Amino acid sequence: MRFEETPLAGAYRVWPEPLSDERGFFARTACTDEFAAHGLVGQFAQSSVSFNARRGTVRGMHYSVEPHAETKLVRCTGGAIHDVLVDLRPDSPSYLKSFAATLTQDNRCALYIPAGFAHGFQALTDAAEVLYMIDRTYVPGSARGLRWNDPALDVAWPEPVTVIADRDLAYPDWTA
Ligand SMILES: Cc1cn([C@H]2C[C@H](O)[C@@H](COP(=O)(O)OP(=O)(O)O[C@H]3O[C@@H](C)C(=O)[C@@H](O)[C@H]3O)O2)c(=O)[nH]c1=O
Repeated sequence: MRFEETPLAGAYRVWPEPLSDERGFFARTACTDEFAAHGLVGQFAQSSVSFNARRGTVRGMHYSVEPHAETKLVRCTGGAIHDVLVDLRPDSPSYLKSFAATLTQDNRCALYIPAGFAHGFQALTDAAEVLYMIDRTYVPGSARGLRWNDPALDVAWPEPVTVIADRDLAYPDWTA
């Protein structure tokens, strides 16, 4: 795997390095040792899939608070998404900065999202499927959100929003 730094401290693009032969290829997508060698969490307690029927669907921005703050590895296994991170760690040099990447079934790029970041995405195709690996079990009471169009964020969404949960529309403006 190739770990590519993003402008947000501790967040990475993780690229598979395919080993090809006449059958196709084989590529590692997660590895405890390789992640540890980069100082990253590499053990995952849960894996979940998110299916998004309609292009333009937005989910997020979501985060979880301690002691249940999640580290996530996110990839797109069907179609394409615009994936967005926001650093919510007050002591971070990239506090409140955002980063976005296009993840597709073809580029197979993953985003490594440390605890303390908000995460969301917009489906760029119908039937966009997202695969999560998460380092700890889900605790609903620890889930929090940031509104997709919060004025405190410098997040630009590439397409009109077609579908979004009422809960995601209702988050109040971010206050530090
Ligand atoms: C996130 C999650 C949800 N659920 C349940 C709760 C609910 O009944 C149903 C749908 O949950 P949500 O509406 O929260 O799903 P969703 O809005 O897709 O939530 C996800 O959004 C993206 C942006 C993330 O980063 C994820 O970590 C997660 O927060 O699934 C679980 O059982 N386990 C989980 O880990």
